[in-house]
Amino acid sequence: MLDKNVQIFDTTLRDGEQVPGCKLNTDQKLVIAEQLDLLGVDIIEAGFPVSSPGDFKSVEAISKLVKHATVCGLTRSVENDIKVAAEALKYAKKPRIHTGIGTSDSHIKFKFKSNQEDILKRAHAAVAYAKSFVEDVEFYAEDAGRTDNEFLAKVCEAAIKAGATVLNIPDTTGYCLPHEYGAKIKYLRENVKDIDKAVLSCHCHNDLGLATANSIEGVINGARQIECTINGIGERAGNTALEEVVMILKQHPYLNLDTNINTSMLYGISQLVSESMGIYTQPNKAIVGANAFAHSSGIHQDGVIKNRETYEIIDPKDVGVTESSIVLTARSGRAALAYRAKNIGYELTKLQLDEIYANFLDFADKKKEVDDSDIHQIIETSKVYRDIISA
Ligand SMILES: CC(=O)SCCNC(=O)CCNC(=O)[C@H](O)C(C)(C)COP(=O)(O)OP(=O)(O)OC[C@H]1O[C@@H](n2cnc3c(N)ncnc32)[C@H](O)[C@@H]1OP(=O)(O)O
Ligand SMILES: CC(C)C(=O)C(=O)O
Repeated sequence: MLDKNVQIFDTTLRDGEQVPGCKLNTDQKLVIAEQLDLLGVDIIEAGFPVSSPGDFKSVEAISKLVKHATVCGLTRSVENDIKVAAEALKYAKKPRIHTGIGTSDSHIKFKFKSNQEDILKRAHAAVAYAKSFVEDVEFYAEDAGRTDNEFLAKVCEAAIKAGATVLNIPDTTGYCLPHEYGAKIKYLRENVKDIDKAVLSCHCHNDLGLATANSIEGVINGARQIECTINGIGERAGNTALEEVVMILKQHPYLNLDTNINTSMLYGISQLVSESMGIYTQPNKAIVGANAFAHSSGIHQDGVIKNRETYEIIDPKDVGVTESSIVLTARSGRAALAYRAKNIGYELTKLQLDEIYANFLDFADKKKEVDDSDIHQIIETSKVYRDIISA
């Protein structure tokens, strides 16, 4: 029987930091790692220790700092990578080495100029070697999304035999459709010997905009770890967004899956990552974008003012956003104008509102967004202003 808890493996500091322009120094990484630990992520992938002296130092410093989460370092199936990762992780309370190799025909043929037999041997050897340093070893089958399921099952069996505790099934190129990715996880659960000895993990990329959908299909079909990043940053089009998968599981309790994430920290940590990396978050980004809880068209605004749930499936406070916003534009109606006017001290009668609304529309047709000072000006220059202030 599978547990209902889905482990959240955050790779903002590894896959996220690989992105052009996102490089962080050790101090910046420490600030983010501390917040991720408070957020409640189960695993922090802190870096790729062999890749540079700076990354080694960061992984080592994060290992010393983190109180609750497992700290993980990435390696290739190369002995020196694994030895260096073990060294960088030696101060971690809960260290994990994440090792693996490409398993698709394309990776085997073009990257490794090798064959399936050799890849099986290298996968087994890498896990066994990592196991000589730490108990917790995660194995990734890179490009599993495009790997034939029968061969993938053999690789997973070899990794389990060598002692892998987690099997990562990455859709490295973001190619899979959700039903295909879900079927892949189901196939592995049904066909890999001793599969209960390891946790299956989803690591989905967003090249076709399907990373979140694929990760959710993965856990519905038996995976119990999702690898993700804050704001969905990561190679090319990015990774699965942490805030999206966490909120999907929270908003759909009938799935009977949950996480340990303190969701009220999501907005703050999104801002922190965006500012530290200098990567702007698109305004329409789910959960954490500037417009995720902003309403600017009259029909929606009227509904939200009457009851927030008419147009919001998430209470903004649940993700750390103080409140929804009613943005005044030429598409707004009287309800929104009356609401915003009331917020700055004007109680308008129906007749007053009608006149001010006509002036407002003239104004709003010329300006994209009408702010509080504009409302003051519109009201103060209206014919009914005297009536409003004497009321
Ligand atoms: C899908 C992912 O996100 S994987 C992680 C990607 N992240 C990174 O690559 C960042 C860190 N990488 C690095 O710092 C460097 O690439 C290093 C240190 C790992 C290697 O640097 P170099 O030795 O100069 O090799 P280079 O990067 O040019 O090429 C990669 C080599 O690793 C091999 N390789 C790639 N993946 C693996 C693997 N999982 N296991 C074993 N070997 C691998 C390639 O075949 C290639 O070997 P070759 O030179 O014999 O053909
Ligand atoms: C190294 C692995 C986990 C990866 O990042 C990928 O396959 O996308």
